[in-house]
Amino acid sequence: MLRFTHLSKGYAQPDGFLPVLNDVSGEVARGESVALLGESGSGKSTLLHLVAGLDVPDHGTMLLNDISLTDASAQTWNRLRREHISLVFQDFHLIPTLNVDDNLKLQARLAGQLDLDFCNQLIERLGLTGLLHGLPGELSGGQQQRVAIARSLAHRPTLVLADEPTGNLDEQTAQDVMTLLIDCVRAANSSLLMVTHSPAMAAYLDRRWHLKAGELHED
Ligand SMILES: Nc1ncnc2c1ncn2[C@@H]1O[C@H](COP(=O)(O)OP(=O)(O)OP(=O)(O)O)[C@@H](O)[C@H]1O
Repeated sequence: MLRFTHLSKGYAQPDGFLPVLNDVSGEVARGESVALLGESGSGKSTLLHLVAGLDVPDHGTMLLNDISLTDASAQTWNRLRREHISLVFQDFHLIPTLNVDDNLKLQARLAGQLDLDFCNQLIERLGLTGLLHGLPGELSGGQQQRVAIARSLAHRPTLVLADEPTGNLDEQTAQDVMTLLIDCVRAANSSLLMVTHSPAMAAYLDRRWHLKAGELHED
């Protein structure tokens, strides 16, 4: 479970301080999926980065499974990112020199949580069986994102953070990938927080949050 309370974040810019998040609070239950919508510049990536530990809030608290993210040491963050938090990016971020099989097992191996039965289930669900021995560069965008989804879920993380995961895909492929992402997130019993510009993609998720003028509103 993820819970953040009274989070504020702003940036020093040449023309003064820019407040981006103003006292936002929210909660995502285990197994739940939440879309994060908002206009460009509204702070979607900022919020995702705070939860991923890529940036620090000015104020507020964040908890993941009762572990405080706000006071976490670098060592705790390393463990959280390896074992409990996965990231899925718009541009896949697969390792070009590793084959598909090694790419998709990488995070589970690093976490010491490789469950071959669950991996095989993901491979089948995501239609990757015939692709395991190829390199990422030989795959289409949709295929690469399916490998990235398998990699993010193979160790059943608590939380998957996705930043526009279908942003580089055509409309039909985006719909296919989104259906598979939701299906696999449910199979792993992970929670999903996904940034998107697309109301159509957000509709696949359980809940929708909107960021506007620094505030977070739910549909
Ligand atoms: N490191 C930074 N330093 C200064 N300003 C920043 C920094 N990161 C983000 N900002 C500013 O904070 C605001 C929110 O940015 P953010 O990337 O979170 O928005 P977003 O909703 O994800 O936008 P988009 O949909 O265009 O990706 C923007 O005005 C941006 O310029």
